[in-house]
Amino acid sequence: MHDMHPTNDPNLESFVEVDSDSHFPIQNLPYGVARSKDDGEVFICTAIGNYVVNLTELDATGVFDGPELDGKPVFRERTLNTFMELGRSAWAEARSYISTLLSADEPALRDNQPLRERVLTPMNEVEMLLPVDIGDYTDFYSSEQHATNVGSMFRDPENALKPNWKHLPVGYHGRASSVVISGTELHRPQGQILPPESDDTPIFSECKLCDFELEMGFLTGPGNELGSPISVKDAEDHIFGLMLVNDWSARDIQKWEYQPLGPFLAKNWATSVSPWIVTLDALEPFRMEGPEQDPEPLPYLKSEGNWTFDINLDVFLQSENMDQPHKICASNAKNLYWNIAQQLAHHTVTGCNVRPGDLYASGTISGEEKSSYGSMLELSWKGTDPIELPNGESRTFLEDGDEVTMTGYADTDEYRIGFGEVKGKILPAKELEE
Ligand SMILES: O=C(O)/C=C/C(=O)CC(=O)CC(=O)O
Ligand SMILES: [Ca+2]
Ligand SMILES: [Mg+2]
Repeated sequence: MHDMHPTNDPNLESFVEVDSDSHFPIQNLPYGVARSKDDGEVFICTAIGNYVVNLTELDATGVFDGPELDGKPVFRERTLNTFMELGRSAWAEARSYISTLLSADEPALRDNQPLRERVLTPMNEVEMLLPVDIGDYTDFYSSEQHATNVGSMFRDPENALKPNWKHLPVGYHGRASSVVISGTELHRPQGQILPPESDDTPIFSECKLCDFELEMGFLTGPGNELGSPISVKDAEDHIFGLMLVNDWSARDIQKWEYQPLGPFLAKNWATSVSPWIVTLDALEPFRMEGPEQDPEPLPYLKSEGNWTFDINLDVFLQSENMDQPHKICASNAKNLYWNIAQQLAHHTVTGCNVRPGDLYASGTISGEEKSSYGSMLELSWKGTDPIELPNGESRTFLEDGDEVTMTGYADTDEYRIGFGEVKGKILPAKELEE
């Protein structure tokens, strides 16, 4: 089903120098939106080595003149939504043009000094913005280890997974308005929590059990009409790419509010995403067979092809008293039971329509080892087993001033396809006005 495309050729090189551990070799070509720190210009871009490549500027020179993109100024916008709506053949055409333009043996950009200066900007001279106007955000719960851990802690260790869990990808509708770009600082949320001595009378308080969740998200392209489900088989045509997601969570607010309808305020205060969307095309070499699914899913959820991705995912924590981030979790996207094709098919099977730029997060991605648990809740086992930091501090949940950084990358012997990082810092709660 998936031929090796020349844009993934490990021997392909760019005229722009790329370090061997860079997340952005010519085989990646992720999409983002940047703002120049110099003149404030906002533009759609890709990344190569330590540079962003201004696609808005390139588009204006008329280089995107193939059958899918000609006459469609999709790169002259401030978000990627219109480009995402065009669909897979347009995405492939753009990737192939950009790959050629950046390759070492193509003179068009390489030898045009004035154009190169307009198009290539060092990453430290731009600020990355939210690349997509996200209309809807859904969060799944698709890691078996995570669901088992949380079910054991919050409910019953003997029946950690609810009876539905292996029959459908459980999820909830999240809050798109508070999806923020990496680097956004967040105030600790406040709300109703139960004091330790009470089972049924809440107090108003700042969140004391503030947490992150290590997740990957996918974004949809064209989308479907209301009433017309997207099948597992057609998912490929609708999934534009993946990004890193941190689904910040207030565990004490969650524990009191979530029954019977699921997370509400515990998770609506912020969800942070990485600036780069890595395309399915770039991830092609990292697709692998998924876990065996037993019981066998119903026919509409039966997966075809390889939809599991081998992507290393790391989480780092840095307190205000530390001078560098410390790794507290090493997981992998392959630790997901339900895959993104199944998630999309399930989401739309009722006829629910999805739109270009909608975001679907995987759910916390925990592996079997304790060191691969994707949240503080699990790493500190509900606060009973603190995480020791190298400067002598310890943590059960996040404290004010803590900064969480997640990174993700897939490796071959020849190159690395990375997502960059998603970072966020917890600031003290805001005082409520009387
Ligand atoms: O099982 C629960 O009660 C709660 C689970 C979560 O908080 C996880 C959630 O948001 C979905 C996920 O990230 O896997
Ligand atoms: Ca989550
Ligand atoms: Mg959230």
